[in-house]
Amino acid sequence: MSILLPTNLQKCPSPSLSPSPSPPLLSSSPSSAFSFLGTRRRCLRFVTSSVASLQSSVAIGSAPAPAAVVVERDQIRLGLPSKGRMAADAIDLLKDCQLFVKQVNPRQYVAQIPQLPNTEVWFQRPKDIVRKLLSGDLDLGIVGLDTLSEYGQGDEDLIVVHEALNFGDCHLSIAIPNYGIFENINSLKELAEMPQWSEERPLRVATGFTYLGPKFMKENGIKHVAFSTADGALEAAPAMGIADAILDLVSSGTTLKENNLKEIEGGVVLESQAVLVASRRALTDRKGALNTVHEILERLEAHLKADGQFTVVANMRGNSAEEVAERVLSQPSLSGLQGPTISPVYCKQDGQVSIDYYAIVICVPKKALYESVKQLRAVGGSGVLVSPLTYIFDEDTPRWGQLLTNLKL
Ligand SMILES: Nc1ncnc2c1ncn2[C@@H]1O[C@H](COP(=O)(O)OP(=O)(O)OP(=O)(O)O)[C@@H](O)[C@H]1O
Ligand SMILES: O=P(O)(O)OC[C@H]1O[C@H](OP(=O)(O)OP(=O)(O)O)[C@H](O)[C@@H]1O
Ligand SMILES: [Mg+2]
Repeated sequence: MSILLPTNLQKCPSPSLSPSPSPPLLSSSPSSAFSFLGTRRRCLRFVTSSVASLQSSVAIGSAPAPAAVVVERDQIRLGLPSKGRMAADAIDLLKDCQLFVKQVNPRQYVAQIPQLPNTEVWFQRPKDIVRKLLSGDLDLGIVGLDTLSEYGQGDEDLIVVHEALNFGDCHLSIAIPNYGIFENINSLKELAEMPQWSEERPLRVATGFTYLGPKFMKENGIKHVAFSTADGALEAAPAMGIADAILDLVSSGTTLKENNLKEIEGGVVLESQAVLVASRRALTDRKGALNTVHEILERLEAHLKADGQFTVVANMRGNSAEEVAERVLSQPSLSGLQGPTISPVYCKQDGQVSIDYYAIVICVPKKALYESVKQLRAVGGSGVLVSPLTYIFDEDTPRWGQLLTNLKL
């Protein structure tokens, strides 16, 4: 069943927020991690009006939910997707950063990361991670930007700490049938200008994104539009006559193609991938939260920066390190991160130590590997060794600086 929402509805229907911290989910959970769940619970203060407005949006046809509270606790809480396509990738990413999530079994919703002793992991559905960040029940989370934007609704308490975790890539896009009255419609402008749409008979769009959808249409000046919502298989809606268009996530494009739908120019609402998000209140008010986010961020940046690079080592004949450096730097793809590292190779011949070769070490973007190898050979490089890079720890972590600025620290 779909719910028809008025065009101007800016909020999404969703289950009520939990007004207070949830009780322990498992009685067998390690006691050390749950000391906060005992009698030391204490309400600190009510949260901001944006949460209240989110609650008012969810309370369609029911009493408004009570305001959420922030509770004092010792552990920092990181929310990870409990299931679905983001779950395994989030854990794998942390593992690649040497942060090992210890989950006893897939139905256990709490876990620990031994490398971050003051932090516990809570597995939740992605949309609930966002809701719980807003309600103060989580401090950090990994979710898709689409979910964050839809359920976070631009709330200033939500800070994107790392915006490109390199998985969960997709985009939120409008799609229409590639047949019938839409056959020659290829842009949002053309779609909006079709004579078929009026106040009485608006363009009907099926979507799960009932906040971002109306917002996008409004921003693009599209007036005669009505949204309906469903939980999945939206691509069937046009053929079933339920909707004229859909607004849904696309990655490979296969589902659209298989259902005779097409994307249109100007119809992309959002480019999305997994992000690390934090609650501003948690970072400023909760002891240890900033340290935890710093450590996670350093590891993420070092890993993700290295992930796109190879280390390339080659030998090069030359009279001096400077002369070799000049040759290497004459090639556009060989400058490395800061410049090539060049070291003498000491050879022993007839009892004499001589330097005829220099070893050069550079980091090369994976995409540019072959081009770089060709350039190295062109300036006399031989014996080229290529190995993957695991981490690049820079002098500083750029996103950490940005975070501190954002927090006015
Ligand atoms: N092709 C895709 N379709 C949908 N989501 C994708 C796709 N590619 C990447 N994603 C990411 O995965 C997330 C969806 O994951 P998943 O389907 O497991 O969760 P969900 O649909 O939000 O949860 P649930 O099905 O429990 O309501 C999206 O929010 C998006 O960030
Ligand atoms: O571009 P593609 O690679 O084909 O992926 C897009 C499809 O994947 C998602 O559906 P999902 O598999 O989550 O099923 P659902 O729509 O029933 O939730 C999304 O809602 C699209 O339908
Ligand atoms: Mg899904």
